[in-house]
Amino acid sequence: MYAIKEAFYSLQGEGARAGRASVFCRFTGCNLWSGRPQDREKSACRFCDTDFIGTDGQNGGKFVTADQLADHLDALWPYLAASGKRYVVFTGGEPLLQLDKALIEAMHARDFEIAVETNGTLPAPEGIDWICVSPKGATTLVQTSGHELKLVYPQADALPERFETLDFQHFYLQPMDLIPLGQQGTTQARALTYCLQHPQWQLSLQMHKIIGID
Ligand SMILES: C[S@@+](CC[C@H](N)C(=O)[O-])C[C@H]1O[C@@H](n2cnc3c(N)ncnc32)[C@H](O)[C@@H]1O
Ligand SMILES: Nc1nc2[nH]cc(C(=O)O)c2c(=O)[nH]1
Ligand code: SF4
Ligand SMILES: [Mg+2]
Repeated sequence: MYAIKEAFYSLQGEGARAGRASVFCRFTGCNLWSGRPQDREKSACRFCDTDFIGTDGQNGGKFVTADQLADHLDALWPYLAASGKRYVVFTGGEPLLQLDKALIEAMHARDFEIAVETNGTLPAPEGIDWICVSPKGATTLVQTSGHELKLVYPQADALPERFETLDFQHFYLQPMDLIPLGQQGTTQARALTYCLQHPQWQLSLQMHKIIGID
């Protein structure tokens, strides 16, 4: 059984694949925060910008088998978008609590390339085509390799230096949004400064928020 908060077709807004047409599948639930506001300050991850509770979002629901969920996601790829490789981004919540071999095979069978957005505290199953790890605070990183490492910045307990020698092709800093409200300008300026001084790191702005899409 898979629990899905929402699923939608949009452009990837973050990181190395920003701008790419993608079906997003947002799994319900996370291992670093309950999703309830009253639990935020005592959680391992305290700055989440996402509602991942329940299955009540657009195209959300519970799916008994991998094939049922894969058919549901397949139907979100527009019929007319014939050219280019189809692409699904599994996110959440924490997708590695639910993404398994059966679902990976079901999406590959439907000719999708598969990406995941993970906090890196759980091992990724075999077969994912693009792994984006986004480390959180003092948590222990289990998934120490992948395609991009995208660090929300700044985090006092997760400095970029801790991650710069890990086995990734791309290193991104993404300015922290929302917390505390109204200080996004500050986090953008700090991330920009860090990237200018440490060219291994590139800036990732959340493009979907700037242009107002999902
Ligand atoms: C909502 S998370 C879901 C996937 C997974 N749980 C994770 O944390 O990577 C998706 C992406 O948004 C980033 N993110 C979450 N809250 C953010 C915030 N307030 N500002 C900027 N990026 C944020 C995460 O670091 C992650 O890269
Ligand atoms: N457009 C768009 N791009 C995204 N990249 C990562 C997202 C996420 O929430 O994981 C996300 C999202 O929610 N929307
Ligand atoms: S790990 Fe990801 S989904 Fe979980 S609370 Fe943090 S940002 Fe949100
Ligand atoms: Mg998001």
